[in-house]
Amino acid sequence: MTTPQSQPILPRIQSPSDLHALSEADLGRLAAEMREELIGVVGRRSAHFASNLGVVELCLALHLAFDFAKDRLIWDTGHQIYPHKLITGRADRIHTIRTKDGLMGYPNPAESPYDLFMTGHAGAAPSTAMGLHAGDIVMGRPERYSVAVIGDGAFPSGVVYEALNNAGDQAHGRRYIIILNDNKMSICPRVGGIAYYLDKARMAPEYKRANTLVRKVLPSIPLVGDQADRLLQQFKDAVKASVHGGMIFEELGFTYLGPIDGHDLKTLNTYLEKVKAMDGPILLHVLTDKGRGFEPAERDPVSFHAPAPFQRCEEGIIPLKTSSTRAYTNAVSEALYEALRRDPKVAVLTAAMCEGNKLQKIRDAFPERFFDVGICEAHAVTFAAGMAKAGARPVVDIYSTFLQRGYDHIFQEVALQDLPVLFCLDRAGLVGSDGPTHHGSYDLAYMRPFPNMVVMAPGDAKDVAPMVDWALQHDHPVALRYPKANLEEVQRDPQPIELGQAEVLEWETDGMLVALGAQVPDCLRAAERLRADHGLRVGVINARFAKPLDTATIFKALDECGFVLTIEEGALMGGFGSAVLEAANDAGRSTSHVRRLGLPDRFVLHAERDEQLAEVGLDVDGIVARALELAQQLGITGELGTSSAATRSVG
Ligand SMILES: Cc1ncc(C[n+]2csc(CCOP(=O)(O)OP(=O)(O)O)c2C)c(N)n1
Ligand SMILES: CC(=O)[C@@H](O)[C@H](O)COP(=O)(O)O
Ligand SMILES: [Mg+2]
Repeated sequence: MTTPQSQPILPRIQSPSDLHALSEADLGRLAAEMREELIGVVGRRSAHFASNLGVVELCLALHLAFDFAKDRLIWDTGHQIYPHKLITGRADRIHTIRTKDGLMGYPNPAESPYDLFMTGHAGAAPSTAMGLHAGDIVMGRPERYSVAVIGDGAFPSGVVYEALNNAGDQAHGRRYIIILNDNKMSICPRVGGIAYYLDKARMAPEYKRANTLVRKVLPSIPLVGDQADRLLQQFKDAVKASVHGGMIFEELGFTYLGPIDGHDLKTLNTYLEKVKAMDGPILLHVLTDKGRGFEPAERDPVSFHAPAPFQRCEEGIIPLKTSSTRAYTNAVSEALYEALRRDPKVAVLTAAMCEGNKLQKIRDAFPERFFDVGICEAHAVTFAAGMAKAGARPVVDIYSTFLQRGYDHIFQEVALQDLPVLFCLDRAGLVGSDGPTHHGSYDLAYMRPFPNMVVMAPGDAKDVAPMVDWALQHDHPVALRYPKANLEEVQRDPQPIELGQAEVLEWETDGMLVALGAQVPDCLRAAERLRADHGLRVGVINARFAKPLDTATIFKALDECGFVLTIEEGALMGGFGSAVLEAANDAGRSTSHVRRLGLPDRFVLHAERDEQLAEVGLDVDGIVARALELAQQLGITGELGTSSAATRSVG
């Protein structure tokens, strides 16, 4: 029975089991209503969009074919989770997605039993789904299906091939299913050999049609004996060898099905029922359109991957918020552009984040020295090591959190070999609405211990280009970290960048704020507040280097100042403050008046970046409060203060 047009369907879907009561026409209408909801989300805030539009039918078909109240479903990367959230009882809260205390923009087990992992990093789903199936078998539940949905952009990730390899010879593949969601896009158009292979696989339907045509035409050709059969077989072998999409997967022990239309519910249901009846491991190749159902996003899925908020209008869309501010990412990209122009040895690598790293201009101007390796961070690091060994100056421009994928290669192929690779760790620190899967929390802790590695961070806009230039002439590995933050500028004639040298902005002796990275301007504001409102004379040091540490300057502060507060937008464990405590302790200096401000040992959930900074006390109010608390604990009331250079203004 079909629902009257006047009655919306989506509000009736409180769980996937409600889908079974819908007619075919209702399901079509439900898909349209879900797309309307997705458009409503991006009418309010920046959110993932085109990817979600592309999986509406696939999501419905999966929940119709399987019972994920017991079967297992993992959405790789997880940015395309919104349709799944809409039909698993969260439609009424979808408007809160990516906001403080709202739904997360990725799967979140705390929200629903239908979300099994808080995913966010591409490529892991085939492994986690396989582990779930193996675990279910161990736990006596072999009948449960385990389904991983992975995009064609994520598919080249190395960990995927570890899973494919394992599936090929393990008994736990019987109900293990990979759905390859092929929309020809990563964030940019997908790259690499797998992309070409999948393109050929797309031709498989053409192959079938050609095959049918040849069979029709052959009888009319005067052939004798078995010439017709031999000719047909030769045709099939020739064409199959070039277009058969699933060969690679079949060779690895999978049953390959597809490619099929990922927007046709009937076809999806037919194939999913077929898949359920077969023994796995199975790979179902599904063709979808990124941005499906919203013409501007279909036309430009790159811009609509995670667009700024917009409203629809007759002509198309009206952007609601055009930010003209420049971010650290802009400044780094501009500095790299100049370095590429100046030095033919410089090359820039990205792992499928050309847009996020704002490298489009570099890509277009220096195509022979720009390398997008796809979502293959470990490869990017090792590839860069090879380039450095050959005498080039490679720059690995990868978000702090994604670079964690290359951890061992940073040690093994770069640091241990002492090769001059510059790591630009973008999004180092709190990233705002992407939340804990994307915060760049750990790079100070994971880079500092590596031999030969220099670890540095610009304190403001004036530091960025000089640091990039300095790093590119330093013949050893360098990690340059910077946040997803707008640039600020401290009005001064900045000290030149010198290895292991901090920059003293103000010297005072009631206390000292020693900041590594983008909190420097807020430290100046806090010092001003402490002086004006509390009579405390507190100085500010722009640390610039976490390794090597400027022990001379920092020990002077330890010796002369009532308290020392280190500030960093990174995990406290193993971070910059730890480096100060370690160095002071090793030098036999007292650290009873030293405290650290940074990211706590818990997850900072999704919210706006400003809200996150306030939550962890890394905004001006937080720095002031911590300094006052410290002064009070140590009985520092302001008499210690001596005059010093005038306060610097922050532009
Ligand atoms: C390890 C890792 N590197 C990079 C990213 C950034 N990223 C998020 S989605 C995406 C593209 C994913 O493409 P695909 O898997 O095809 O999904 P689609 O958006 O096309 O549905 C990238 C590069 C990530 N999430 N994880
Ligand atoms: C899903 C994913 O990982 C990317 O789309 C990420 O959300 C991009 O982050 P930025 O928006 O900070 O570039
Ligand atoms: Mg894709």
